[in-house]
Amino acid sequence: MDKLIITGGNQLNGELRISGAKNAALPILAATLLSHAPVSVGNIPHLHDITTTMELLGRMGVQLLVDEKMNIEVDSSTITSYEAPYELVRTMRASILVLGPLLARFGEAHVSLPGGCAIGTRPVDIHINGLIKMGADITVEGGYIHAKAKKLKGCRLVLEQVTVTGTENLMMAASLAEGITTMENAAREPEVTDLAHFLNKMGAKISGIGTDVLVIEGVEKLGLESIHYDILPDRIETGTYLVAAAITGGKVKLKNTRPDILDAVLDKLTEAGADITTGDDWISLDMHGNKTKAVSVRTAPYPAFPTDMQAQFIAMNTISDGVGIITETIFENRFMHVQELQRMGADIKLESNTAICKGVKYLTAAPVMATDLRASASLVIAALAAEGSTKVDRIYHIDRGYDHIEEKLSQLGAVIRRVPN
Ligand SMILES: CC(=O)N[C@H]1[C@@H](OP(=O)(O)OP(=O)(O)OC[C@H]2O[C@@H](n3ccc(=O)[nH]c3=O)[C@H](O)[C@@H]2O)O[C@H](CO)[C@@H](O)[C@@H]1O
Ligand SMILES: C=C(OP(=O)(O)O)C(=O)O
Repeated sequence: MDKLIITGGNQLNGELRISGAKNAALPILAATLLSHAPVSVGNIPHLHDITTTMELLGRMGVQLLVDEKMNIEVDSSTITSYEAPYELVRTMRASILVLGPLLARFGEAHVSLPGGCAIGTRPVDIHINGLIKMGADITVEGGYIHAKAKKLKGCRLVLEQVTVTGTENLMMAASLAEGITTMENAAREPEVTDLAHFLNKMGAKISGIGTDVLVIEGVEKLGLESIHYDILPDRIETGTYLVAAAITGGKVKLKNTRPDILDAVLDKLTEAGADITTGDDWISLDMHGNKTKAVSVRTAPYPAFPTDMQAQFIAMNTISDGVGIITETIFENRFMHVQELQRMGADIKLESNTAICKGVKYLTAAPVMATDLRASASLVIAALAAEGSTKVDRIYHIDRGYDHIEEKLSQLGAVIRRVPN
């Protein structure tokens, strides 16, 4: 298992290009299953989750062609299997995203239940109940969801809870259903919006995009002509590098990103003392060498503060001036980074879904263990500001969601290297 060794103390300065969004690329690659003609997808990030998705589609018999710029051409006309096996689903929950497209286009899907994982139980009942309401016949047996439907039927869906992949699965299924589906309490995350634009480009009829009421008029077929679609930039990768620069008192310019989908994060960084300027596709942050001020945040569905940035802000608060209170409202077990940060000298008290972080003067290096994707990012951020060399173990989590992290951080002046085993 690879490890990262990070020697803290260097200010991060310079420019960086942000990659395509993992959480948009995964549903869009799943949605290519709906297309009759081959589809080309660009701005795909180099991530382990992308490799897993390609393996998943490949095992179904789908043909994939990747060029040197990471454009992926997907041809689903050669499909031979409608199964997402356990050994792939267990490494990437987003595999559940093939359920809606397989069922809607081929009338059949066998998808392993993702099961509980590090950050919470993460059930998929809303996905299943929505498909049942659209007429699917679903049984859960032997750890698999077995779904069948001759033709899904449009209906009114009121989602019990805001769910990102749930909205995406049901939106993909409804695109090929007979009649109109109205989805209320839908997720409004920019990645959901990106998927909706992609589906419409393939011929779907989705309106209400970007709101919490989606109206989807089912069509007979999707993707009768080949299209190309570029994935939107990764707002969480963007936010992570901004926090990394802020904790070191540095100055960075992030290019190929989207400030308009990062309002909640940019507001909190400004409150922390960062000088933020933006253009259409860039964001710059300048701390003028100053220490950050602790900030309080409460995670909630978009457009509020994202749960996927919670761990990074806790890391920043550990050596900020003052006390920051972080409340996690989406996942019940997303504070596992706290214990590791405490090993580096952080003063954090956990009270149910709240972390009270009191800034300390300095953090000290320690061997730490990554427990999930964003927890890993928070340990890297803390290590950049800590005294000494921190060893971050189990970084396969980070490789799921951060494109060339050590190269990108090195480019900004960080002292970081990957060591095998
Ligand atoms: C691949 C992807 O896009 N992952 C993102 C997606 O995950 P994901 O789509 O899995 O997260 P959800 O939005 O579904 O989860 C939100 C909440 O709803 C609950 N829930 C969800 C579905 C369901 O059927 N029943 C149920 O109870 C979950 O347990 C959780 O408490 O959104 C999360 C919340 O923004 C992000 O942290 C993840 O990075
Ligand atoms: C939790 C995340 O991803 P996933 O839903 O793929 O586990 C994340 O991106 O922070």
